[in-house]
Amino acid sequence: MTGESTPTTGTRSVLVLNSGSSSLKYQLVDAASGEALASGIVDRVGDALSGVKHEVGGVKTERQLPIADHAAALEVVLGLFAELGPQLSGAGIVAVGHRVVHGGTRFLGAVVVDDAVEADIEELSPLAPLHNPANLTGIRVARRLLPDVPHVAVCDTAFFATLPEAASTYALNAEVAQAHQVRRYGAHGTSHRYVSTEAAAFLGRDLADLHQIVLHLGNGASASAVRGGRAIDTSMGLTPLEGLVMGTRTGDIDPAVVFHLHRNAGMSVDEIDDLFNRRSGIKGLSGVADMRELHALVEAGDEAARLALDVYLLRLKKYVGAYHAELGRLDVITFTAGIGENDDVVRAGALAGLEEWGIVVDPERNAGRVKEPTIISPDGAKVTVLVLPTNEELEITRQALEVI
Ligand SMILES: Nc1ncnc2c1ncn2[C@@H]1O[C@H](COP(=O)(O)OP(=O)(O)O)[C@@H](O)[C@H]1O
Ligand SMILES: CC(=O)OP(=O)(O)O
Ligand SMILES: [Mg+2]
Repeated sequence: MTGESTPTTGTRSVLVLNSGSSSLKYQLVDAASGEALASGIVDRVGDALSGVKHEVGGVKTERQLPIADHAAALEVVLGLFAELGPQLSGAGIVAVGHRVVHGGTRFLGAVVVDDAVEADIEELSPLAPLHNPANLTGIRVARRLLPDVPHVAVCDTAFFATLPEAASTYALNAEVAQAHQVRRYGAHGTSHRYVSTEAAAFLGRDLADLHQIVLHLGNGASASAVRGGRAIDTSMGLTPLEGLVMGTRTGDIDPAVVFHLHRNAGMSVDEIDDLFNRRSGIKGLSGVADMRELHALVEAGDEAARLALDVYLLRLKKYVGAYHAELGRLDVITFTAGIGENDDVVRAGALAGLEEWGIVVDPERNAGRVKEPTIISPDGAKVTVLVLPTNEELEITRQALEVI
């Protein structure tokens, strides 16, 4: 891959890199149509064996190999692109879009990356320890390999920059909070923005009138309440640790657990940070972080795995209830991301028992994996329950094209 930027075919495209905590996703997006010219994913990054899937022009490549971290994942991806050399240089890359999880109070919209922006993203790394370092690796490697095109950072936090103050403020001593910028920033905002907008379009409803809950359930997971296209609450906080139960993260937990483990179990703050972010959640309860593996254990009768799934579903239901209350009226609940799109057991389990509220999942409509927007509630239900595949890469493309 070279710093090629001159279109040879008239195509204009944006290369988007999306580093999640457990995966690296990428798309080469046609700027005019929004279609993916090439796309792929390296998942289970850091596990004994990672999966690599790459698709270009309908031709799919799949491999399994050990990939230690996001830098190694990016090398594999760029290697795949190199194999496609002529297509890539002919694709006329006009920008590289990068997902960045934490933009703090600095990045409220898409921004063209320069050294100062890189430094700011690095400085924000303690607020997204599983993500910003991987995002930065992607930016650094890609800027080196594609030096002649603008690189644009699009932050997860941006969609939540306009949260009402009551939702973004912790009941923490105000002086301390202000001095250290301790507030709720949210994350996955690029996905919540895309999904809530597309849900309205898919249903043929006016976004301005809709009261929505979006459940982004990937390895990281978050919920948001969106009224009239604006987020009014979200489950992630200062960092992507708060809220729902995740692959390896606790989500909500009494902060006094930190004091207890420090004072009475002799754990250092760094050890507790690692424990909460990397060794808890589904993994900490069951031994496996991946939802597919959790289901396999549950089916084999593993009690710890059953409990992990029950804790996961109960937390989800609590947020649905809380956001229903905040919104007053609820029109749409949308499931998205790896688990939300693929896991009918989680979708049905999270909303079970809410029939009195007009929230019903139709077992037939819900069955299986979903590749395109699908209504899974029965006709005429008070609340429309949707599954809608997220496309952070397309949203990043749109925003990148606006600023270059
Ligand atoms: N067919 C499936 N059934 C259930 N869960 C799935 C399926 N495919 C993927 N997942 C789950 O999706 C999660 C990863 O979601 P993803 O959105 O790719 O995560 P991230 O972007 O946070 O890395 C994993 O827990 C994985 O097990
Ligand atoms: C913010 C976050 O948790 O992202 P991901 O789900 O991609 O890990
Ligand atoms: Mg993700």
